[in-house]
Amino acid sequence: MKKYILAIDQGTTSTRAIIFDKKSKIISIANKEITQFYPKPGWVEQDANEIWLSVISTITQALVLKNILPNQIDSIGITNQRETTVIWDKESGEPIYNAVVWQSRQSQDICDQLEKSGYEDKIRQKTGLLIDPYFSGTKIKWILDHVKGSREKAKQGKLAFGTIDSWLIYKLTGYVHKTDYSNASRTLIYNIHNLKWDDELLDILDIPKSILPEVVDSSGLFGYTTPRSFYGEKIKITGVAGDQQASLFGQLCSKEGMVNSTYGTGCFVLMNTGNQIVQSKNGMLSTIAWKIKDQIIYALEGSVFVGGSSVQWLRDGLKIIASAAETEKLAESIPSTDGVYVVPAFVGLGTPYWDSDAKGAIFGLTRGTDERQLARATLEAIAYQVMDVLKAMEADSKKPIPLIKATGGATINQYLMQFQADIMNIDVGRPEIMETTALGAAYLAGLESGYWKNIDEINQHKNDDDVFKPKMSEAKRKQLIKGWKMAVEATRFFKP
Ligand SMILES: Nc1ncnc2c1ncn2[C@@H]1O[C@H](COP(=O)(O)OP(=O)(O)O)[C@@H](O)[C@H]1O
Ligand SMILES: O=P(O)(O)OC[C@H](O)CO
Repeated sequence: MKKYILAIDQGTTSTRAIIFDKKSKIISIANKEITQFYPKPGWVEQDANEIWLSVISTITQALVLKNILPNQIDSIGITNQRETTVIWDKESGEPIYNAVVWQSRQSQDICDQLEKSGYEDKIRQKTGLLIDPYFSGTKIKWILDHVKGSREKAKQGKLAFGTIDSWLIYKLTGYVHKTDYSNASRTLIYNIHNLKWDDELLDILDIPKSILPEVVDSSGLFGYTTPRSFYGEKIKITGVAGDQQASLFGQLCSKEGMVNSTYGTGCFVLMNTGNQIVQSKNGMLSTIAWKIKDQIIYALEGSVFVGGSSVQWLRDGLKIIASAAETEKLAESIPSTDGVYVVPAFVGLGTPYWDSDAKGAIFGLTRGTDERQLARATLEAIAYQVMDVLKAMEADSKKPIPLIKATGGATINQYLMQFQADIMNIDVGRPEIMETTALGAAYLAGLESGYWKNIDEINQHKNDDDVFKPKMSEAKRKQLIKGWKMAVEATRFFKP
């Protein structure tokens, strides 16, 4: 009987269930969008039960679509939108509040308080992160502060906290409460040096330790599906990682210095820094990429909050395009933006600026500006933001980056990929299989279960990348970057 690996990719906008074969080829795929709730300006929430049901329904669809039986699944890998926080009742399995999504700013006041109390250096030193509502710790505190009676219940050991991986493991296994090292490192309460939940930070945030999951290897045994959750089958879950780390693994960036950049809703750039924690002096995050047996791999990360979603803004907000794909034709229909720059700081700016008050701006408008310049400038802004991250990364790692691997929905755009290569003066490789995040989770699962022998076997399945090579003159590059820097500066200055 032919066996497969099932990867669950639970992303911010959608859940995907993907079935891979031994040659790492996609055999079946199913997708389901997730409802986003915006209860107040800046808040983003999701229904954790809807997320769970989307996982069940996409698994079912992916199996049925290609007549694959549940017992043909060798093992399961899970990858997830990171930082998004769920707290549930251990007995009933019911969430006590909506899932608070990574973008949500509802714990800003708690962050302001932490900053005022002077905890910035301590938090950075212990966790590799910055004080920002982005990370789980202040979201947990917010839920415990706002849901009546929850802190007492938590202290009695009746509640469980998890990022989405933990939530799904709990539901699939019926009781297992675990997470992996990559997800734990996004919580603001995990010490990435001694690999322990940090008592001092837990104390500062008033989070009872009893609600935390056990942290285990990214490629390891997390538990077995219950017959109820998986059509009567007991299938092992053997791979778990946050989606950006899973993408780094799926792109086989297993050597120190290798860089992967995802171009989805936001853009996330991760560099494998081997077993070293590189403490950034340039606004980057230090994080755990994965842990497999006695090998722990760290990464430097830069997070751009608005990437492909700026293209959605052109479509749904300004309504100057009908589909994201149109931006490519529009951009290529003119020789330049005529000096137009878009700075899509719609939810502030992430790495390297971490400016939460910044608002978006457009510069260089003339009477002749139309959708062509705006589309081109919006695509270029995605590449400029990734460039800013890469420059910060080079400064921290003290090494030039000769090549990045690119993945995610927006990489389909040829103009964007070529401009990225041009503006950074580096090669940009785009893989044939775009679902590298799910592939990473599948690899983690299949390596532990013995489906694949080792990384060398997986490496043989590597597809050739499309490589975009820089073509722009040095003079033009310098001139364009100068304009971008002025635009960002002016955007940050504009705080009436
Ligand atoms: N042809 C295109 N050109 C530019 N951006 C695109 C194109 N197609 C899709 N996108 C963008 O890619 C994003 C979706 O990518 P995806 O990797 O699925 O995101 P996520 O994993 O964050 O949900 C959307 O923001 C969309 O606007
Ligand atoms: O689900 P994505 O692809 O938007 O990724 C979200 C990131 O994990 C947030 O840190």
